[in-house]
Amino acid sequence: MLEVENLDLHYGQSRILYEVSFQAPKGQITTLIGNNGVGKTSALKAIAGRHPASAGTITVDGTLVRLTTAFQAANAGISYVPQGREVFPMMTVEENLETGFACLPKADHHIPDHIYDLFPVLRDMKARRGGDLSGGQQQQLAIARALITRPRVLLLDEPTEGIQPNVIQQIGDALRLLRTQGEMAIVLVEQNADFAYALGDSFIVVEGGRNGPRKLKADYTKDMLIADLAL
Ligand SMILES: Nc1ncnc2c1ncn2[C@@H]1O[C@H](COP(=O)(O)OP(=O)(O)OP(=O)(O)O)[C@@H](O)[C@H]1O
Repeated sequence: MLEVENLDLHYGQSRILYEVSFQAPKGQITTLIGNNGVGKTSALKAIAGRHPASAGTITVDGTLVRLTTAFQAANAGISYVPQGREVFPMMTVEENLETGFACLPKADHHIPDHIYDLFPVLRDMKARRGGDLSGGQQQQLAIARALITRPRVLLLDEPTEGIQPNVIQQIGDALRLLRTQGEMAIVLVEQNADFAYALGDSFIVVEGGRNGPRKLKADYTKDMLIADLAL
């Protein structure tokens, strides 16, 4: 379970987040939605240790985590799949995956089969440079790389952006499988209404740097989601 409480964030003098609070239970996909620029990516960055929060607390499975670097977040069990993927273009697929080893004990410095089973195309393209993969393949690589550290919290920022429909389907299937396995809380930021609604178990609307209440799927229609995406 990820618990975020009263998160504030600034870029210089500009305040972006105002007491953002939400919970993301293990074995569920918690979806943050809202219009461009409302602060969804900033919230993920703070949770991922990519940008310091100005105030607030982040708790993973009951343990308060202090985050000022991405390495600390990874050690606290938080993995982040950034918008734009950030695959290392000159490194092979295998080398990209191996970058996740930094926070694992030496005995675990191997790529588990289940990672390649989740995204078989990566097994076939192990030796290919990251920069030579298609956008969809890069997105699968970015998710696979985030899973190498065996996270308890997986943060995904717009994983379907610019991706063709058949790969979106594969990414959706992979996330459903991870949800079923129940070992991590998944937080999804998504502008694709179909994908967000199909995958989300609960929805948190972010508006002007503030978040509203958590809405369960049973109380939330796709039309409501489409309206909230525009807020
Ligand atoms: N590094 C930065 N320095 C200054 N301002 C920033 C920085 N990154 C984002 N912002 C601003 O912070 C606000 C929130 O941006 P953020 O990317 O978190 O929103 P978002 O909801 O994820 O939007 P999008 O869907 O477009 O990614 C925006 O006004 C944006 O211009």
